[in-house]
Amino acid sequence: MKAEVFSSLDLDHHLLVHVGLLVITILALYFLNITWLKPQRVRWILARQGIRGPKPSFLYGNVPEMQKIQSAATAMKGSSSTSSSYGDFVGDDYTCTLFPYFEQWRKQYGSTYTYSTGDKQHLYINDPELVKEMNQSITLGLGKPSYITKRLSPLLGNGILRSNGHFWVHQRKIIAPEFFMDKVKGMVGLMSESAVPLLRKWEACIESQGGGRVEIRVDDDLRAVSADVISRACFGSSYTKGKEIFSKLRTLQKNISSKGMLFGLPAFGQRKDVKSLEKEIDSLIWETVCERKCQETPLLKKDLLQMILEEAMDHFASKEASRHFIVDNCKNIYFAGHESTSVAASWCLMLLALHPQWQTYIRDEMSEACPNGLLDVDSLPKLKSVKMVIQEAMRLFPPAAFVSREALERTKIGNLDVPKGVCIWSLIPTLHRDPDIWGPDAHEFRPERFENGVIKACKAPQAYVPFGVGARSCLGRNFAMAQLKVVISLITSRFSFSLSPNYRHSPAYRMVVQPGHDRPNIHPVALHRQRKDVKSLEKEIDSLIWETVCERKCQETPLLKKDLLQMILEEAMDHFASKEASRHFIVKGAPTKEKSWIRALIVDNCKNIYFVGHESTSVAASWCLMLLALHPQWQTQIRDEMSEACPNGLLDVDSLSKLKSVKMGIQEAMRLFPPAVLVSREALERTKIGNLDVPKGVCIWSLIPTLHRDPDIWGPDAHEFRPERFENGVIKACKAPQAYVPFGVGARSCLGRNFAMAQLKVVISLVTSRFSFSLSPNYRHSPAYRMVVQPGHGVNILIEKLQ
Ligand code: HEM
Repeated sequence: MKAEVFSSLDLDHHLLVHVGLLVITILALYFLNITWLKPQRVRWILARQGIRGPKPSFLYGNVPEMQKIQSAATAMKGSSSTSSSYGDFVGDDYTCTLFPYFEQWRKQYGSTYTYSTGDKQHLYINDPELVKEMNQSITLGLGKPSYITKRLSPLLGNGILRSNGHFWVHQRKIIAPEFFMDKVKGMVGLMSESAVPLLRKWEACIESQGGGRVEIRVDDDLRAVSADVISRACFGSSYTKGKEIFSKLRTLQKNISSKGMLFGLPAFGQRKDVKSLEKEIDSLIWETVCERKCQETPLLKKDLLQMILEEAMDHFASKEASRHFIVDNCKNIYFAGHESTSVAASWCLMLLALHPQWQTYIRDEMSEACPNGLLDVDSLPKLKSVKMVIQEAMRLFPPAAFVSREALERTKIGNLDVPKGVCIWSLIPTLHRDPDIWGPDAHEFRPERFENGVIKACKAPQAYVPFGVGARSCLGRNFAMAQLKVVISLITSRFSFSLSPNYRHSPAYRMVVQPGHDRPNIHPVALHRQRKDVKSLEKEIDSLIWETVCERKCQETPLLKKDLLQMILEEAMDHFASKEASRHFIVKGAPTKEKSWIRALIVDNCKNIYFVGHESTSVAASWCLMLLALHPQWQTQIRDEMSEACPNGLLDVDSLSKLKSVKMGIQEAMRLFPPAVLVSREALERTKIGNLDVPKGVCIWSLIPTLHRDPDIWGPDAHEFRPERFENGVIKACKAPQAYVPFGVGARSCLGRNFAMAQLKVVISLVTSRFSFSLSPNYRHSPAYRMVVQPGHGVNILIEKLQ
């Protein structure tokens, strides 16, 4: 019995040893196969076709050599970094520092060669014909390299940019129509609008420093414009909402885009924060999507998000799959849509800063194509110089560095037989700077080469691929070109600029090739504003208003509600001498001499209303917020009142009258800082004012702030913010209510008083009920007189969202 037990244990033991050995052998063979035999077989197939390359080492292929070449190139760059004189760096072939191994091997083995990164075999191609064949291939057997897709998965998931096969076809079908030219044309206005904050910011920056030359770092501002355009055009949300998503995507992009990614090396470290960032971004996007889904009113215009949502609902049974589809594609468009375009815009400005004559060409063309300074869809095609500049900037500094594919099955590219699993790389900057294709000036900035299109610009137009070509070419090409034209021409027509001496040229690869060195002041462009003279500005404003009026007159359907412009128009028409002239006016605009005064009547009144309507009210709101920031107890009071008067947080006409504290706050702010500071009259004839006999021609001035802060009228606390003084109206607030004149009094008093008060109540109470705020230490108190008295350096507050 004992012997039997022993022998059965022995048997088990032997069996285990054998199975173990077998498993180890199979694993070893498998490992040998994937790390050595398979790449060896692939290399052999390529070698048979005359394709050579550096000899790989066991396990890591050519990675150690790549790292060695890279370190040598970095060290060399370090030792020669100061030698470039002004602008010479444009000619430097930065691929030699960014991807020196590719350059070295290209020189050694020709334009097509193979190399290995361990278990991955790669094919580098830079022959324009072969690149064309690859780009134009329509087989699903060529896709995006899957090992890179895996590395980028936290950033891009399985969205359109990285997916392959039928899933990619499906996504392209949904997304492509959103970027067709007719859709893009409809977005030009929005693109201009998104550029306005940047123009204003730079103008304010120049003004605050005395109007001269200032240094500006352009990258972040350009990125904000791109982000705003993409948010509004594709997702119907504002940049403010997407801001967090963009900044997190950018951090994520920085964390995962390393050179190791190209080598196919596993990523060590970082994973934890990458994972948590990915989660944060996904939930942020999902929140935005859910908010959108909850909107009760259907959207008038379907945007990209709407299409993605509908598709997800139709095609995915499980909620999880549908969520992935939505979130991944949003991430893809957020990323593709803002990063490359803003980087391209930065390079354009850098090159224009070095070439002021091209700024002048763009400016001249702008003033011809859009005399009123406003871009529209019709003027865009007329802007030839800006298009040529963008094309040339994207030739010298293409944001996307590579076109890459993986042979998902054995595939033919031209005559080349590519084994399954091979990754194919083509370096765009090398194609774009090849003197054999572009001539001896290939490294120079010469936009004129594009005067007659890409075909005439070089010997092999298929080598110009800033947006790729063929089935997987950039979907956003028209969108990006339109946006770049809008942004670059608006900036160039308003500013002249040169490169700051602080600029350090160091293109960096972070999935796109961008100006390197994030901080400080590495890619600034010093700008000084071209001051437009008052006359030409006046002309521009007048024609803008007139255009708006004419557009309105051309609307065929009558307006449902009469607004102010309608009243002014009708009044103008009543004053025509003949009915015929009036009819003519309605249909075509008045052709007679009456036209000039009718036009003046309309334009001048529109200007008046535009001016008084927005300037004084917004300045009053700024002062209110500044004072409330200093007096949090009044914020609390307003908040309490709001939650009582409008428990659902929405204001209507009935609740407005219940908001006593906000009214008192506004009244007190307008006492201490009345936007209008002067009441002025001229005696157009000899006039009596009280007992005073005022001769004709005398101008009379009364300084409102002096009246408003007189201790004899307001008491010893006249200079303090004490809204409670208005608790029982103006009459009880002071000894001489006639001295409280923020809106003037009498026949010429402010017509918009009720309008302004209602607007102020709405704005201040909505802001205060949603945020708590205090004054930033950066606030500089300096009331400035610019027809209204406003905070000279703006109002900076520190703001916090309330739960
Ligand atoms: C200057 C700006 C831009 C540049 C230089 C650029 C460049 C590129 C390049 C080189 C590709 C890959 C082509 C290939 O692999 O063959 C690509 C793909 C793509 N781009 Fe752009 N792009 C820009 C702007 C945009 C914008 C604004 C959007 C959308 C809003 C966008 C959406 C896409 C999409 C969805 C793809 C993937 C297409 C596919 O795989 O089917 N891009 N882009």
